[in-house]
Amino acid sequence: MSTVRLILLDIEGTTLPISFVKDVLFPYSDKVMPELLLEQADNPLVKVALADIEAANPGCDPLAQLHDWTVHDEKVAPLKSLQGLAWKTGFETGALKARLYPDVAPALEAWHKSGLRLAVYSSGSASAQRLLYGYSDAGDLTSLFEAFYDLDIGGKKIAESYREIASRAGVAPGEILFLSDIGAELDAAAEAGLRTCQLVRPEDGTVAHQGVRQAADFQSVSQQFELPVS
Ligand SMILES: CSCCC(=O)C(=O)COP(=O)(O)O
Ligand SMILES: [Mg+2]
Repeated sequence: MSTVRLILLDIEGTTLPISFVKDVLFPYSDKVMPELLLEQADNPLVKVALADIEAANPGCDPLAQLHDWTVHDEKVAPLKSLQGLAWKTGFETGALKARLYPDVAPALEAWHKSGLRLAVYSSGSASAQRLLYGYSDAGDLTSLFEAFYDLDIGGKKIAESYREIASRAGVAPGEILFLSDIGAELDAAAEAGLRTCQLVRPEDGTVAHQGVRQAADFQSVSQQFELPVS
């Protein structure tokens, strides 16, 4: 079996609890969204997102559409882009701080120190990913990661997205270990030739997916894949 050279990490349900996203991040962005759309109407990111919302649902009320997508946790680019903008002020002012699972930062530091390459692949926008790891309860961890991939690369349940990440990283798919809580994402990554492990976090009540390795935390990931431990 090939050596793992790069570890690709999902966020929600993998490095931080789903409850932090649902109970802290989503209510925060929902609350500040009306003001954001007014104050940043000239921001090109806002203009593109509003055009995408109109294209997805012509004639809709953008705020109502964004709220509906949030309630249903839809992983759609205009919502993810605007949420990233909304959370920026929250993280920068200290109103928000990412609550990582306690096993995450020690493992990331040990893996990075040993020369393993680390990258993020999340539905959250790349700028939101940087905020989250920049303002975490374990400090600023952004320098541990070489890349932050989001939905711009393609959907997380599509094998081609993982082929593209492998190609951009210049690593053979079989040398990448993808960690996620979602079975369909792990299946797509495996189809592209990546090695995979499902994080089955008790706090998140993750349902174990058939035919894939499972770990309750990053220490277990290290043991199963013979990676350095913290
Ligand atoms: C910076 S990610 C914040 C959480 C989020 O919005 C999200 O959609 C997470 O999705 P993931 O692909 O990491 O499960
Ligand atoms: Mg996830």
